[in-house]
Amino acid sequence: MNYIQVQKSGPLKGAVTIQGSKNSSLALLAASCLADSTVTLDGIPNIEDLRIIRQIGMDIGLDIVRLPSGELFMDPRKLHSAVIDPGKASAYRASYYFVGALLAKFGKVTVGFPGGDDFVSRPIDQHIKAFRMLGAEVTFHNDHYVVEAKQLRGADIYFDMITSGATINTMLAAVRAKGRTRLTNAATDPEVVDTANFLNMLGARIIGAGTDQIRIEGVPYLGGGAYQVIPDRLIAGSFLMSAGINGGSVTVRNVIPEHLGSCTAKLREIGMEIVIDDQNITAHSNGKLRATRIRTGMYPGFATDLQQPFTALLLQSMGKSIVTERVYPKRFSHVQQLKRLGANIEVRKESAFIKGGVPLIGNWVHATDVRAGTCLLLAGLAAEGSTKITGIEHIQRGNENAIELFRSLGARISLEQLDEGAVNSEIRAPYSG
Ligand SMILES: CC(=O)N[C@H]1[C@@H](OP(=O)(O)OP(=O)(O)OC[C@H]2O[C@@H](n3ccc(=O)[nH]c3=O)[C@H](O)[C@@H]2O)O[C@H](CO)[C@@H](O)[C@@H]1O
Ligand SMILES: C=C(OP(=O)(O)O)C(=O)O
Repeated sequence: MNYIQVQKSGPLKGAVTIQGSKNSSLALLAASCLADSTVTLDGIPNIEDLRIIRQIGMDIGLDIVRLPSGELFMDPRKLHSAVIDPGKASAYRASYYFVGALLAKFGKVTVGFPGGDDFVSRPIDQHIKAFRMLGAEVTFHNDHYVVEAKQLRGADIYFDMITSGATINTMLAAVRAKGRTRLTNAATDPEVVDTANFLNMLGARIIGAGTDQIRIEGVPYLGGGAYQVIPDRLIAGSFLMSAGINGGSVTVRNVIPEHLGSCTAKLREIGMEIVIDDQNITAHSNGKLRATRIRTGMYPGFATDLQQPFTALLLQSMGKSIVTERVYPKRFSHVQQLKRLGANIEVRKESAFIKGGVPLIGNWVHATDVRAGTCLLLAGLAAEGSTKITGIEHIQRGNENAIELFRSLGARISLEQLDEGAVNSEIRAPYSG
């Protein structure tokens, strides 16, 4: 079994180039099925979720080839099936985008329920509501659901809450529907805008992405083309936070600073210096951080995905901090693991109460989801001795080369293997909470 070992490190210093956005890539890869010609995507990270999408691609006739240049070449002209294997669909979250992307071409899509990070409740009712309003019938079965529509028709759709996933999925379905679709209370996330820009590049007619009102005029045909995915704002944010852990200086390159507005604002609030220069952001820390409060929210609010790494930073910030999670109120499974390192942190309802400045001591911990993994990794940099993180498949689901990048900044971090014989006694505890 592999685990990541992190040892107490000095200040992180240096620069890292940020990978393409995981969440955008997952949407663009499925969206490529809508094209009637070949598509080349630049910047798609080599992550575990992509490996699963390639397997799905092989099943349904979507060729996906990594070119020597690093770009992904996709040929949707030989698509022959819209049946997505339930096991593969449930191995990651964004498999639901195959519904929106395949429905117009096939009239019927069969797909397993979405997997991905488990925050106790991640409903897809808004996706289903939107498909039904576009004229589809949806039926639920044991391990999959089926969405059918002979002809998708444009509709006025109001989302009951702001959801990036349902906004993107509905755009995908509406692009080739007959007539006009209007989305109200749409998500304004950069990943929504990126998907709309990509679809428009193929010939779609989407207006207003980035606002809460999106209009889509259905078109009968979409061409192909080349497109570059946006940088991963969530990974960029985590690296900026890493500069604060032991008082260092980290530059993230290839970012869109506007996408990180709420993150950089909070880093300044706790006492870090942030310098923005074109597509780069540098975070400096003198090691003295102040406590704060954060409340997550949909974009442009403080991203729920950055809440967990930020919590690691707040453990190093003097005073009492409060983290309130409004997007996924139960996204706190990292807290139990931080306590194993000695953190003074308690969850009550949808908030974590943190007393910063308490020394951390390395231990075995388990990453339950992708950002919990980043949180533990950051906490491990501050903890005395060594922190050993299991569940690294979650980290690999979203991060390309995390270990190498942290090491290039001076982190003492390595991938290790545990003999099967030693697995039992040493690491059982992190799982039992
Ligand atoms: C693959 C991907 O892009 N994942 C991201 C995406 O997840 P995902 O697309 O699943 O998240 P959404 O933006 O849809 O969810 C936002 C909120 O809406 C709720 N909701 C959503 C859909 C629905 O049908 N019903 C409903 O109630 C969710 O429970 C949550 O409270 O956005 C989240 C919120 O920014 C991020 O944490 C995830 O990293
Ligand atoms: C929640 C996340 O991923 P997913 O939606 O793919 O589970 C995440 O990226 O933090």
